[in-house]
Amino acid sequence: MSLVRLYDTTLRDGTQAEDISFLVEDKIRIAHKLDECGIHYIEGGWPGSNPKDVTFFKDIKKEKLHQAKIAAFGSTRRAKITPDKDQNLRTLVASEADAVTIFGKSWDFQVHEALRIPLEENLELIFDSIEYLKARMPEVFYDAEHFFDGYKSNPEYALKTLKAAEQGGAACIILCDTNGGTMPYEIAAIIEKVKATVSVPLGIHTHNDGECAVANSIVAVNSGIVQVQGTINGFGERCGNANLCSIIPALRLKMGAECVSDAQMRQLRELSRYVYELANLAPNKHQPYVGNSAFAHKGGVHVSAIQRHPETYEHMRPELVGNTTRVLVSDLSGRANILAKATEFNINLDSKDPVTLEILEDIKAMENRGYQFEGAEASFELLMKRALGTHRKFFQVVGFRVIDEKRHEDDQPLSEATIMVKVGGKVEHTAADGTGPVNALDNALRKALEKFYPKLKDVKLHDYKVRVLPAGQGTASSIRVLIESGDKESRWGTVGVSSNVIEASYQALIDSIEYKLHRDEETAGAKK
Ligand SMILES: CC(=O)SCCNC(=O)CCNC(=O)[C@H](O)C(C)(C)COP(=O)(O)OP(=O)(O)OC[C@H]1O[C@@H](n2cnc3c(N)ncnc32)[C@H](O)[C@@H]1OP(=O)(O)O
Ligand SMILES: CC(=O)C(=O)O
Repeated sequence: MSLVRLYDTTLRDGTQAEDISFLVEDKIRIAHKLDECGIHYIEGGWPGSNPKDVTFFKDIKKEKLHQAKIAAFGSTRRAKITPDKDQNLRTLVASEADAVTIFGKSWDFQVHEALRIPLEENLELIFDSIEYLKARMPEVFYDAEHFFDGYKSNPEYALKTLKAAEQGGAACIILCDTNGGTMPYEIAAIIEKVKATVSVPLGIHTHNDGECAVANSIVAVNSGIVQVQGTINGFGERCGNANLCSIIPALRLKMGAECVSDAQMRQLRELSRYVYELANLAPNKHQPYVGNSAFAHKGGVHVSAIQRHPETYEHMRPELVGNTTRVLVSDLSGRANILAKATEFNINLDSKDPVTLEILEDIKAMENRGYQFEGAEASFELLMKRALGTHRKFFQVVGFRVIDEKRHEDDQPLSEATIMVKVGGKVEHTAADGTGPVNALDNALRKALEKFYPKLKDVKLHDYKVRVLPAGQGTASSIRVLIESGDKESRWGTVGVSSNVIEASYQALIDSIEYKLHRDEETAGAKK
């Protein structure tokens, strides 16, 4: 299969998604990343829409990109004026972008309802807007908005709009599933009709309202389309656009199409996370190909099989997109999960060792009481060490007290914790306050221990999650606390469960500190 051009619209259609907005500086950074990853066209925005997008096109000219071309987006001219009087078209030319993409109406219903002009007049404005831009810009693309719906409503008219774009001089006509409701089985048949009418290269732009955006893009490529438009992580208006993080590996690995290099494809996961970060959104862990869970195996049967051969439960090698295989531990685990984790933690364990079964039974019993080890691998590693007798007790908590006090109706409550710890033969008694009782306890615990273990100063609490678990028959409900901690090197998760939120938090905090002390000791030992 020949070269498929990738056209990214994260910076334009991606920002039409609820909750997504990028500063000009963010757009420039993302453009560089897209360029490094081999994207051929980067649609930077609609300069006729707002000053920020005008600035983007001005600023990006000063940047050095390796290969990507920058495209500016806009609409066909307004009715009743000539192209040279149309402010939107003039702004597109002024953007001095490498390419320009304008959208126009393909659907008779849209011409009647949205533009409220005669059908013939719409054909004229498609034709002369493209003709005007073609004389002034290096490359002009035409987005045939609502093309598939338009074709289903009035095929003759929809095809006439494409003819007008071809006659105007469009370098590529992009068939858009603007409302995202077209089904994959409709795409191929309609593209065949289009190919019989126009000879301009074709592209595809799909939305995900029917959850078919990626599938529709793939079918379109299979039908001979040469440009695929989409966004990183599928960001976009309503339910989003076609997700390039899924389309790129599908093109390369499943369809044998040329688009980005192997090295560029290995950066895909990083690109996905970079864009989430700048959008200030948490990555979708279940995202195909690039998500944390995309190659995470939980069921014991799966884990046992992938260790014998990864292809038993993986459709491709995760490294090809910069991802990795992960093994999760839960009450759905078998011995294979425990052995895989032991290898990951550099712990020697044999499948026939009775401790393996003991650990497995412990996990199942603990998960039944509300523990969850998927987000708390550090607690699981400590559990393994305890079972194997390699766990070292760095300190002993003699006792603690937490007080929450509200001195006046209008005052914020005050939290204070006192704690007594024993390290070796020495006893340390400390107090600390905090923004809440758990924060006060964390502060007091670390204050007491930092004297003996100064590296605990580097530990930060990154996330704290509390979940009330439903009560079982005749039992009170329990509370599960999951904590994410980190230092300069890494992050780790720990868990605690109790009917008392402070006790559950305490367990997770103790595991977090013990994990850090164990890890530092092992690292120091390895360096000797
Ligand atoms: C399918 C897509 O995603 S298309 C991209 C959609 N993205 C955006 O709309 C984001 C950027 N948009 C904007 O900043 C503003 O909408 C602007 C600046 C473009 C226009 O703002 P306004 O002039 O206030 O118009 P408004 O937003 O109400 O849009 C309706 C106008 O667009 C016109 N219009 C819509 N589609 C087209 C088209 N393909 N060609 C020409 N004009 C069009 C309508 O006829 C209407 O004009 P009228 O009010 O003169 O009848
Ligand atoms: C052009 C475009 O964004 C669409 O039709 O969805």
